[in-house]
Amino acid sequence: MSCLQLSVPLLAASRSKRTAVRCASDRQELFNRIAPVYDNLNDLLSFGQHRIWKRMAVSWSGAKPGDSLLDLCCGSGDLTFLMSEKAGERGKVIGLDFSKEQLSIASSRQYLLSKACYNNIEWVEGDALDLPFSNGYFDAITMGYGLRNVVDKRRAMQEMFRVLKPGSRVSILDFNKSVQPLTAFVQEWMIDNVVVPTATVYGLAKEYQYLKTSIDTFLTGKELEKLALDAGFSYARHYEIGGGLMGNLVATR
Ligand SMILES: C/C(=C\Cc1cc(O)c2ccccc2c1O)CCC[C@H](C)CCC[C@H](C)CCCC(C)C
Ligand SMILES: C[S@@+](CC[C@H](N)C(=O)[O-])C[C@H]1O[C@@H](n2cnc3c(N)ncnc32)[C@H](O)[C@@H]1O
Repeated sequence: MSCLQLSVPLLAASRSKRTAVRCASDRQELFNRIAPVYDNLNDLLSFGQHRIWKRMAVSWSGAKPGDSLLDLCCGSGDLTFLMSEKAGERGKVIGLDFSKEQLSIASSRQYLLSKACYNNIEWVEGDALDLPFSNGYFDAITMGYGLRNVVDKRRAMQEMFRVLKPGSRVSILDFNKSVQPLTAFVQEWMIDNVVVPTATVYGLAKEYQYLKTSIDTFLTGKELEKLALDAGFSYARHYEIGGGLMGNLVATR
C-alpha cells in the first residue's frame, strides 16, 4: 500500500522516520505530476469558486501594505499573488513549496501576469516542517490546501507559530471535514462522482483518489482549533465556507 493511501493513524502508528520521509516524497512527486493541470482542474471542478475561498483566506490573514508575508505550500502561487497585492511594493512575500514543478508554474505565472507589485515575491523551495526563517519574522502567514498534505500537522503548526511575530495571524484554508452528515455526504458524492472521474480523463485518478483519502483522514474544525492552541497560539477559530465544503482556520500568536 503506497503511503498516498495510508491513513494518518496508520502512518502515525508506523512512526518510522523512513516511512514519513517516503510519504513526503510520494506527495512531492504527486504535486510535481499534477502541476501542469492543477490550476485548470481547480477552476473547472470548483466552477472557479476556489478563487473566492482563497481571497477570504488572505483577508483573514490580516496582511497589509509593507508587511513581510509567507504563503506556505504555495503551489502555483494563487495565494502568493493575492498576498503580494496586499503587501504592495514596500512589502515582501515569500512563496514556499517543496515541489519544483509547482514553483516553476508559479514563477512562469509571475512573469506572464507581470503586475508591478509581483516584484515583491520570492519563491523558495523548502519544507514546511523545517522552515528556513528566523523566529518572529513574518507579519502574516497563509496556507492554502497545504496542512492536509503535510506528513506532520503538529510540526507544521509549530513552525508557523515560531516564524510569526507576536500578535500576528495565520490563515489556513482547506477542505472542511464536516461533522454534519449531509455536508459530508455531498462533499464525498461530488468527489466520487465528479472530481475523480474528471481527473481520470486526465490520467490522474490515483492523484485525486488521494485527495479523497486525505480529506477522510483530516481534522475537524474543532480539532484544528485545538491543534493551533496546543502549538501555542493564543486564539484559534475555524470558519466553515463554501456551504461547509471548505473551512478556514484563523489563529493568532
Ligand atoms: C483548490 C481546491 C483544491 C486544491 C487541491 C488540494 C489537494 O490537496 C489536492 C490533492 C490531490 C490532487 C489535487 C488537489 C487539489 O486540487 C478546491 C477546489 C478544487 C477541488 C478539486 C474541487 C472540489 C469540489 C467540491 C468538493 C465541490 C465544489 C462545489 C461547487 C463549488 C458548487
Ligand atoms: C494542494 S496544493 C496547494 C497549493 C496552493 N496553496 C493552492 O492553494 O492552490 C498543496 C501544496 O503543498 C505542497 N506541500 C506538501 N507538503 C509540503 C511540505 N512538507 N513542504 C512544502 N510544501 C509542501 C505541495 O507540493 C503542493 O504544492
